[in-house]
Amino acid sequence: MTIRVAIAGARGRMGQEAVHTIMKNPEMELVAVLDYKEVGKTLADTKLFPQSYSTPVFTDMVALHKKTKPDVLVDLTSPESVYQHTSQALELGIRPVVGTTGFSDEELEELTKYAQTNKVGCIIAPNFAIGAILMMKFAEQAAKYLPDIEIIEMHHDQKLDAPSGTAMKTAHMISARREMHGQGHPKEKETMAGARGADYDGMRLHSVRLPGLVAHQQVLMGGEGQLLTIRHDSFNRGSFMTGVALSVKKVMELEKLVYGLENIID
Ligand SMILES: NC(=O)C1=CN([C@@H]2O[C@H](COP(=O)(O)OP(=O)(O)OC[C@H]3O[C@@H](n4cnc5c(N)ncnc54)[C@H](O)[C@@H]3O)[C@@H](O)[C@H]2O)C=CC1
Ligand SMILES: O=C(O)C1=N[C@H](C(=O)O)C[C@H](O)C1
Repeated sequence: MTIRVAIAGARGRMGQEAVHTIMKNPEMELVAVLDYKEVGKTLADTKLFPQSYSTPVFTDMVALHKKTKPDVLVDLTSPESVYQHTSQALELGIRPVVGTTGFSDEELEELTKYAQTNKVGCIIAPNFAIGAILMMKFAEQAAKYLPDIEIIEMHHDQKLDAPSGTAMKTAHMISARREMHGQGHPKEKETMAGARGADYDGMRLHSVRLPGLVAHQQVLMGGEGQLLTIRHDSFNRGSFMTGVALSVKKVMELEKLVYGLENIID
């Protein structure tokens, strides 16, 4: 069976890569894209894609659903729109595969309950790159032995959210494994606000934004006389595409929400 896929955010950095990925996949068909403004009737009209890309563009998910009946919605938009897109897709019975970051813990909880109650598959993947998933898993394992941890994430300067979804997910995974743990000197004091970064259960998260970067993260784990650095670099957005295609296939087998690709890879 061919999987009918819709993409929200198709004109973006990730969205454009995802369009080509789905177009090239013989098991999938790109049946629609969702935009928030009129950009033409088809993908080709946006001038970002070849003339042969005749996929229709919609600005309303209900109309998109009615006309094209997608199985899956891949969301690569922005932190402001992702919650609304995901909940609307779930209500319509379209399985969301979400790469967009910026969910609050409460939103994740609500979507998890909704997907479970209504038995609709959903994948929320803060990072689709296999190397990044391994970085998170290795850091989670190492935290048992080296619980003093600081995370430094580094991204291009057009990124809207900080800390990154990957840094949040890494902290979340580590936190579930280690005891509540104070770090640094108990009397330490910031003489400039933000100098010690964000605090996630005692772990410090630092966000770097610079032109030239794509997506990079280091997990620093310190112990007596030693430092373990676990680092991952995405040098281009092709690094995320195997994970996008895998998620589109896997979500078809799910009847609940899965948060993080570490839960679906063997
Ligand atoms: N999970 C992962 O592996 C990755 C996730 N991301 C995340 O994906 C998201 C998109 O990243 P980029 O492609 O770099 O951003 P971008 O800004 O290049 O693209 C976002 C696109 O979404 C469109 N958009 C915004 N609001 C919309 C709405 N309401 N409806 C439809 N389209 C809308 C914009 O017009 C734009 O074309 C970000 O949240 C980013 O953090 C980025 C890279 C990898
Ligand atoms: O905005 C990005 O570019 C990325 N966003 C995701 C995140 O917030 O972790 C994934 C990757 O780091 C690229």
